[in-house]
Amino acid sequence: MNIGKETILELSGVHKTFGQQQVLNNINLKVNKGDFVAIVGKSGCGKSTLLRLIAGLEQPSSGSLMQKGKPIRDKSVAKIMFQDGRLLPWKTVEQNVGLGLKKGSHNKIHTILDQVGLLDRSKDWPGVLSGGQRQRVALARALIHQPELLLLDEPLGALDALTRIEMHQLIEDLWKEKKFTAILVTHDVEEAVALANRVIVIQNGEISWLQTINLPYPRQRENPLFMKYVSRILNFILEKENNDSMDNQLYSTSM
Ligand SMILES: Nc1ncnc2c1ncn2[C@@H]1O[C@H](COP(=O)(O)OP(=O)(O)OP(=O)(O)O)[C@@H](O)[C@H]1O
Repeated sequence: MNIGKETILELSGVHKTFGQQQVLNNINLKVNKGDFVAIVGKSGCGKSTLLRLIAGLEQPSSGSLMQKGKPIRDKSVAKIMFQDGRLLPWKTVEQNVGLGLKKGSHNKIHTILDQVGLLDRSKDWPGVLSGGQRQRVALARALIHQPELLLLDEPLGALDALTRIEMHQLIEDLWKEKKFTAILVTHDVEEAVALANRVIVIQNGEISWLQTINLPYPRQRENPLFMKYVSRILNFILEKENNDSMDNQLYSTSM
């Protein structure tokens, strides 16, 4: 898989401990340019810690994390988006999106707001927006910097099911158009299968399963193969079956 593609992220032998607690154990992972990787696993298994390490917000206890061949701590090419969006309530939508940009970036701000469907809300305060609209603003704020790597930490976790599906389509469209690499942490296996070309399962701080999703975009939830991927990954997380029983033709694990 992905032979000849540029590696944008490489983790080798990464461990992370907090005090006495070992949270991540020997994580080895290569992500290629343009990949959409989803990280799933039970609550507390270490998903967000892994994403925070990739963002450079935490340092590993040991092991190496490289982005485009350079240590992440030197300069991260990633932008991260969180579940709560983290908008500043005293700034308008366009001011939030333009944070950190130089004056005169209006066109850029309005272009990205248009792309997320919120151009007409640019003068509004975050407090008057719905949860889904706030996450669209957060997405615009991350993407305006044209990150090569977009890190999504449960960005849709607080949204209702219909809004989530709309957001999946938006994220997919922007991923195709802007060609960034994405890493998504989610509790929702269906969301992972809807968006990712590779799904990583973490159990007890280790990568226990890697699933390539061989389905074309946009993914059709009613496709029996889609549901098969979802139930196999769920069963694996819930430890109902081990990876020896996986059908490797359908569920290839190539990295
Ligand atoms: N800064 C920290 N200090 C101490 N312990 C931490 C810290 N950050 C995370 N942990 C611990 O690391 C473990 C993994 O946390 P993490 O947030 O990575 O899990 P998660 O898989 O993202 O969980 P969830 O799905 O519930 O968000 C937890 O036991 C948590 O308490």
